[in-house]
Amino acid sequence: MTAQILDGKATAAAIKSDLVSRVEALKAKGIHPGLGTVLVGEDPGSKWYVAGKHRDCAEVGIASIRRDLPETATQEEIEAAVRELNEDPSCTGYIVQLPLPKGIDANRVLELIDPVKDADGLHPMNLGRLVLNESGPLPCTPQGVIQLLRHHGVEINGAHVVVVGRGITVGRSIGLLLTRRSENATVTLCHTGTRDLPAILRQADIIVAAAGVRHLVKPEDVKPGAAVLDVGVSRDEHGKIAGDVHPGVTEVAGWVSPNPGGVGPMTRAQLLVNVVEAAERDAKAAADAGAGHDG
Ligand SMILES: Nc1nc2c(c(=O)[nH]1)N[C@@H](CN(C=O)c1ccc(C(=O)N[C@@H](CCC(=O)O)C(=O)O)cc1)CN2
Repeated sequence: MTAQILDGKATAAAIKSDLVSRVEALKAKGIHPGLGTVLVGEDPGSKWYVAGKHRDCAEVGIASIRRDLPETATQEEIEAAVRELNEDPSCTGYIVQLPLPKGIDANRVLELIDPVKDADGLHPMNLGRLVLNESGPLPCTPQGVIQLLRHHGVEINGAHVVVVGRGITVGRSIGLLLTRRSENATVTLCHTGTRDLPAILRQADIIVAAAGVRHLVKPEDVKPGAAVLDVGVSRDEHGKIAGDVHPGVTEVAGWVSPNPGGVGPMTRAQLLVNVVEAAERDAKAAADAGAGHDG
């Protein structure tokens, strides 16, 4: 068997194309969405991802605002950049690129983001909304994974999804999304402390590998026909990138997301969706308030 490809590039392009007209409609109502980014330091991966986010904004007509700080930035300087974006009316949503340099308290920074402008869905209030199943911005990579599966017609309803990795951007929240009634999956969250990971992986209908460990998921760990999503990225000592999924998995799985070209572009597309949806919520609130005055 050779797996079918979960094409994140093409799916993200379709999402972005839909957003162009929604952004135009917002602008016609006088609402101009603007995405801000806070990037601290010189990590080549983070710089690349942030540059990609600004390219995406240009593609769909969203304004973009950058706050780039040096590796030596202090907690106070990073928090000041966050406060500035909270106050900036041209910035309707923003993200703080993770990870932050060692010694910086990332949770304190995330907690300072105005929850209304939280384009990543990582503010504790928005994570709480997710727990309560209330509407709000959704964490970009988890929602990107779901959209990628849906777009390709992979059955999530009733599926056993095994997630590997417990990081804040993927592992911690993806189970909350996948176990909503609308998705109806059963989720097992594995991590470095999990005993006999291969035995658990072999039970999965869908694997989400987000551990950042090169080729962690091997062909013999995959049930024939399963869908395997490669989220993790690691670099060797020469800077060469590898995913969490061994290339041989394509011979066993039913579906595989390439890396690059799979979940990464979907993460970026979902960020734009969050910015546009927040602006649409604003537009609706303004319209409702106007109707209230008239009546
Ligand atoms: N504040 C956040 N920080 C981080 C997040 C996040 O969702 N919010 N996720 C990751 C990084 N990330 C987004 O920021 C991200 C990762 C990968 C890609 C992407 O498009 N990758 C390309 C390959 C690019 C390359 O060659 O390196 C692909 O997969 O095709 C976009 C965004 C951690 N930080």
